[in-house]
Amino acid sequence: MLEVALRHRYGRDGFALEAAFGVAEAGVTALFGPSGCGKSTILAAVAGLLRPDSGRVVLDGTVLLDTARGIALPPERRRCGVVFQDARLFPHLSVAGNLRYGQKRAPPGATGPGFEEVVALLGLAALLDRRPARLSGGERQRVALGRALLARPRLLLMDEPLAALDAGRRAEVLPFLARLRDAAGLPILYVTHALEEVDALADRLVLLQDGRVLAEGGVEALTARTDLPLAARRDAGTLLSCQVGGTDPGGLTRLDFAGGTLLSTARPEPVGTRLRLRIRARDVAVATEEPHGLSTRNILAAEITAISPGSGPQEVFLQLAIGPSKLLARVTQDSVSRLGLAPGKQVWALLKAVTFDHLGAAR
Ligand SMILES: Nc1ncnc2c1ncn2[C@@H]1O[C@H](COP(=O)(O)OP(=O)(O)OP(=O)(O)O)[C@@H](O)[C@H]1O
Repeated sequence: MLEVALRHRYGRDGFALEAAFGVAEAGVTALFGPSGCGKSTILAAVAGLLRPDSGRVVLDGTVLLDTARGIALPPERRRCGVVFQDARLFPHLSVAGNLRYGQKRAPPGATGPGFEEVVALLGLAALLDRRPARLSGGERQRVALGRALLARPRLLLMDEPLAALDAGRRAEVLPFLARLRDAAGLPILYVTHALEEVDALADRLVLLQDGRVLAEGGVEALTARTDLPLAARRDAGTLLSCQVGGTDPGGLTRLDFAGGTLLSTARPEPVGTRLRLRIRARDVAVATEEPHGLSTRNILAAEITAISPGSGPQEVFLQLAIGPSKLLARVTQDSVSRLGLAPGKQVWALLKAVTFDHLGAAR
């Protein structure tokens, strides 16, 4: 359990932060928001690298910072493992040497995964003798993650750990981050402005804007809201947890979710694999009668639960319930009038099988 409440201003007229949020359990809490909204400032204050004007940070009952009581533990006593954009490895030490450095920083008696376990978790066995200069950017980040984990922290802080990597390397490191999240059993505060990282990793979101917390909560619930800046993005949509159910006779992958099944052209994964899909609102259409003779493979019975303004003057969001699952559909105001769409109305939600390209591993 992490509780954070911070106030800080850079200079007399500079950026002002006033943010409070809680991180209840193990798993990834993403601090998400546009550039300059205060994400890194928060992380630095939690790590002890920045002394805020006032605030309180409590981790599992240990007060790390309480300006009212004059408490500010130095970074090395906070038991926070920090991973930055650049790996910051020691260039003169091998991968094994860098990992051992982390291990030496673990306080006596602290529990956590051992050297071999971390090496296996992050796929570092073949790299142990190499110096950082001979590693790719993605490999360096994996070593940095390992070094942070071996210091047996109680909290992992990650400041855009994938931002310096190209798309290929990001895709290579993401699954390792997901494995670390599942294996470490630690709360992870993860700063990012990349939605694909939120989709793949985050359990909870703290949405920031101009130094304030706009909303916090479970990532699936927040992506279904239409009153947040998330809804204004072109890729706005809900996240849906699914499980691979097999392959249909036409060769499409069956993805079972609470409320139904979707067919997808996404590459087949073993049956039982848990995935998280981003169903973009602009990819969802609705029909008031069950359509026939359509190429669209996914035609799901749904109920309209809410209609709210969209990001453009002609657009609205329909919130759709398919069993216990929620989807958003972005449609025109004209369609709402023409089809008589209203909350409570039964409709058919239409999703093409080729639309699901954001497949993140779910828990
Ligand atoms: N040392 C500093 N002195 C003055 N202003 C600063 C300082 N550090 C950051 N700022 C300002 O504070 C604001 C928040 O910065 P911060 O780095 O926390 O944002 P961020 O959300 O992490 O941004 P990004 O996604 O671009 O990294 C920005 O407007 C930034 O210019």
